[in-house]
Amino acid sequence: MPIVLGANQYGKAEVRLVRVDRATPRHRLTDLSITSQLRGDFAATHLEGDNAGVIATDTQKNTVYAFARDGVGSPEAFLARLARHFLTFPQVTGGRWVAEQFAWERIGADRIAVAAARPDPGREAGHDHSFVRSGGGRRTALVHADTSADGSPGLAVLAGLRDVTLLKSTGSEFHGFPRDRYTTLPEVTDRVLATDLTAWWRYTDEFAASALDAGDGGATFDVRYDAVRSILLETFAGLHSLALQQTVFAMGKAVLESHPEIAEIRLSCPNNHHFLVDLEPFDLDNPGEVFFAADRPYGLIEVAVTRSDAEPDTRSDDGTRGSASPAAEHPVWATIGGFV
Ligand SMILES: O=c1[nH]c(=O)c2[nH]c(=O)[nH]c2[nH]1
Repeated sequence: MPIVLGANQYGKAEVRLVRVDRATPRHRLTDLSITSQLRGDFAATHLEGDNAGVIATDTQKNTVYAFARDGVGSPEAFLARLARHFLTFPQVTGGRWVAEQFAWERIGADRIAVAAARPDPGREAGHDHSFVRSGGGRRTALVHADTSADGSPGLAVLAGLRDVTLLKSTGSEFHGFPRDRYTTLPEVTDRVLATDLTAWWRYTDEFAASALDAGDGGATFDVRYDAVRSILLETFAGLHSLALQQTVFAMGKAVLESHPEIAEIRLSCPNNHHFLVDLEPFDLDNPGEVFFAADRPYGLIEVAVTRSDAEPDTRSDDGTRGSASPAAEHPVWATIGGFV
């Protein structure tokens, strides 16, 4: 049986780019980790070691730094610039460009008392050129291109966040699940609910195209990111949870309800179990105050939320996908690696 080359992509992973905007003495920092991967006519290098068409991964890395000289803008817009550039090579028919952004805060920005007493109250809080890296997870962006079918350079633009650690100390229950001989979990009407939220949402093609053409460095993506992050967190906080599944779906639904420019969203949430410690051996009660925070194993709840008027999913006919939604799976999801 002949052996053939299957799907392939290549590029430079996790290019660390820090850009300091020195336009004013109040510097601005952009800190990104960027991955560039190309797809296309690269059979010759895989089959024969003929590198005539190979855009070296080192060149891809250098392109990231060279483009950053003109400014970065939003991660979505920067990735789209890279995508459009690499798509001008005839051997490149598509690719995948991913960014993770590390957030930095100005040192002293949280000193409210000092800010109030400052002689110049119009001045923004925090140091002009000294920063502390923020916790609270990372912003992510992804641009996907595939021109192989029709030659069209349409870009799918996704945004997201990862590892945003959330916890609510009450307002969460879990009961009513079936019991069999292996079930030991007690039913609870008050528990700690904690997770590390990862989410990806895909903008509609129309919105992505107009936002990328706006000429503002993709500022509208920044506005959307802040709004979606707030909605996700506020829904987690506000919903009295009967299951993490319910919470995760509600978070995605709230985003789609308030953002028509978002076509779909996927969320992945570990259930970071907090077990009540039995203090009875020490003659102590424990009314929901002392917990053991386990790191593994953890529940893992993953949900795609789509609009019911989306295209029908031809691949769900065999009934194997277990999905309640008839929505089509956009090809970009296959490139994400994992559920999100
Ligand atoms: O919110 C939850 N969903 C589950 O499916 C589950 N299973 C479990 O053991 N604990 C929980 N919690």
